[in-house]
Amino acid sequence: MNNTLHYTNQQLHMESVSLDSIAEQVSTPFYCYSRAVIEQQISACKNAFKVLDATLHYAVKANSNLAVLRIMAGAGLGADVVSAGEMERALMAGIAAEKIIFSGVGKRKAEMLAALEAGIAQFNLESISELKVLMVLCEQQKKRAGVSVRINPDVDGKTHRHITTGVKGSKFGIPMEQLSQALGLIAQSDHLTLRGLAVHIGSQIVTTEPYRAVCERLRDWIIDLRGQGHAIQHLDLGGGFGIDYGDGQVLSFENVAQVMRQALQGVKDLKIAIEPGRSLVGDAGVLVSEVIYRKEVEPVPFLILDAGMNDLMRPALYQASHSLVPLISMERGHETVSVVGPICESSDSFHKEISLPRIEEGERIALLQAGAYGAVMASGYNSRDIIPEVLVDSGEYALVRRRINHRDLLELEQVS
Ligand SMILES: Cc1ncc(COP(=O)(O)O)c(C=O)c1O
Ligand SMILES: N[C@@H](CCCC[NH3+])C(=O)O
Repeated sequence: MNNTLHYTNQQLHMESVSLDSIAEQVSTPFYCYSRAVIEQQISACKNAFKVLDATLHYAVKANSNLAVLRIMAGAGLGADVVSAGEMERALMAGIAAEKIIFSGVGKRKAEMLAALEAGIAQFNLESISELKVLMVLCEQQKKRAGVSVRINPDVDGKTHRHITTGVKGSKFGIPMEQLSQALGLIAQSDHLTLRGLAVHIGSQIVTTEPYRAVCERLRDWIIDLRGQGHAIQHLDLGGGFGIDYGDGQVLSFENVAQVMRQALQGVKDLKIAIEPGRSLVGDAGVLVSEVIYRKEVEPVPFLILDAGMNDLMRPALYQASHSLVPLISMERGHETVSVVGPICESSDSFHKEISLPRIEEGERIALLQAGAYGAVMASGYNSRDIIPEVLVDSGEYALVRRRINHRDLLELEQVS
């Protein structure tokens, strides 16, 4: 459990706020985040990466709630965005354009134009085609853009196959064979300023080895490229630092920063950037849900929640496991149950045959580690509401996104 979660009078609290009392107000299911945990993670990350003198660019995709982005802005972080929508949110939250990096394999012209207009720091280019489009847009707009080439380093992040991004054959980054063509085009352009290289090898990486491997390769490539006259001044190492989903596997900021520093030793005058997402917000969030039914069947009963895969997609998509705790803690006997959602999909399952204290119908539970890739990936599948988000801050809670009622969505379909 994150360190602001605790039982007081047998009720689960985030700081001094009982999650049951929030549930009475906003009704389940809902996401609840702790500002204190986000701030702790930010400072742990900042401290660890001092050894690299790195700048931090929060990966907005992990949790793009404006309240969360404002915390990032307040702590002085920049942002890594993958759409004009994320950029707009980051700017609205007060993150300066000069601290924004635009990543992604499919940036549209209109999005690049918006980013040029805003004056962001850097485009991480992911294909030769995209590079050429940006070049033309800059010429037309008479603007200069800072660019880094995101390369595909062919390093396996050793994570779930759906979230590994740095291996050969992955759609991300420019393959090494095309790097000199990309750098040549940038060098010829009067509108693109080369900043350096970028990588991001995947997400929920729990060992330092892939980072060592990628940094060692980068060290050699940078020395080589500089020798050829390319002014590589920036290196963006991406994010991907894994958190503990209850199995004890986690990557510490210190360990990964030290490994990167060692592997990059000897490369002078290099400005390092990192793009952490999950590691800053994952542990700060819980998803609170009610057990609607107990279905007493063999071999084990089902607990049917009012939260489903449309609210938290990670278990269905990546067979991910989120720790589950009851909101009321009493001395109760344990039983083996399966915990599922109400959606008409067999993959709408949170836990298969786990041992839990007996939980009755109408009682509530919390799924932990839900601050990253939770609310942002929610949908209205099965014509359900998109659930609210709440932020606990200094012993108070505030609704930071209201429920999007399925009728709100229905209204959007009344177009002639
Ligand atoms: C380019 C880029 N940077 C940063 C991140 C953040 O990753 P994580 O949330 O695993 O730290 C991602 C997502 O995997 C990404 O695609
Ligand atoms: N959505 C994924 C992470 C993807 C990271 C983005 N490249 C997850 O929940 O684990």
